[in-house]
Amino acid sequence: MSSTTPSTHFPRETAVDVRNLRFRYGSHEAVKGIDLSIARGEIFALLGTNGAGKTTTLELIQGYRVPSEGTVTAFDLDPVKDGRALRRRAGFMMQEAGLIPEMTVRESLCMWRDLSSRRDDVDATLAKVELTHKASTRVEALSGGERRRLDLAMTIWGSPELIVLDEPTTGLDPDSRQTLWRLVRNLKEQGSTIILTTHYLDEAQALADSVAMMHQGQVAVQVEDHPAARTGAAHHRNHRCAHLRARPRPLHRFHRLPHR
Ligand SMILES: Nc1ncnc2c1ncn2[C@@H]1O[C@H](COP(=O)(O)OP(=O)(O)OP(=O)(O)O)[C@@H](O)[C@H]1O
Repeated sequence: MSSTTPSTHFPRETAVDVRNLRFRYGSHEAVKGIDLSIARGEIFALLGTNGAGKTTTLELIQGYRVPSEGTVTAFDLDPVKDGRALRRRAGFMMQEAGLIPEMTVRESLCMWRDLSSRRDDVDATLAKVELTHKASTRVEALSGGERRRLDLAMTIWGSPELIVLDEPTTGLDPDSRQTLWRLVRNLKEQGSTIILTTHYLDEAQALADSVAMMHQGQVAVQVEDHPAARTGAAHHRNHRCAHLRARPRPLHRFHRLPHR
């Protein structure tokens, strides 16, 4: 079942379009024919429990996996065939970042700069993720939240138009989550389109303009953009997910919805 609230007041420019997307790991179908439409400039949350298919969907959007069926386009590019062109415009933060424990924060970002085809400034990027004061600290001495912010620094290097974050706040304490949320909102204000996955309904409510809830490879519920979200006006921010807040439901309630 899919319940969609269509937008009628503003034109909706699509950044990422997913049609009848399916993916099988051998005989196990992890993504079972999903449709998603993600607007430019919005924060889109893909919500769901462990094993729902969120990471697989992100990997398909990034072109790391080839769909078994269906299509993905990002900025009208095919993520598999046009992977290089897409990577110039997109930053991806997966659950594990592969940072080198002995390197400092600055060294890590300098190494990233040398590997990246995108140009940016190390100090400015550290400032964006609020890690300037940790520039000389070794990665192994960072807190979980600080590590995640260093991951984010690499992801946003060169100000990509599309930012994909796989569970950016899982395992973080409330303060670290709030900091991450603030940074994600800043990235949206600067014009990026953001797709994130989360297990937390409160995170989707706090951050997202649009939400899709996945369960066992299907989209069980989808709530599209509140029209006010696209104006960029600060005074509208609290109303973005008004339709979600009006009927707050714990995550487990959604799991009882029938599948398509
Ligand atoms: N490499 C793989 N080989 C086989 N099955 C896999 C593989 N990766 C994921 N799966 C399976 O596919 C399904 C979807 O996994 P996926 O990681 O996409 O879910 P998820 O919603 O991201 O979960 P989590 O919240 O735990 O990260 C799960 O049943 C998982 O066991």
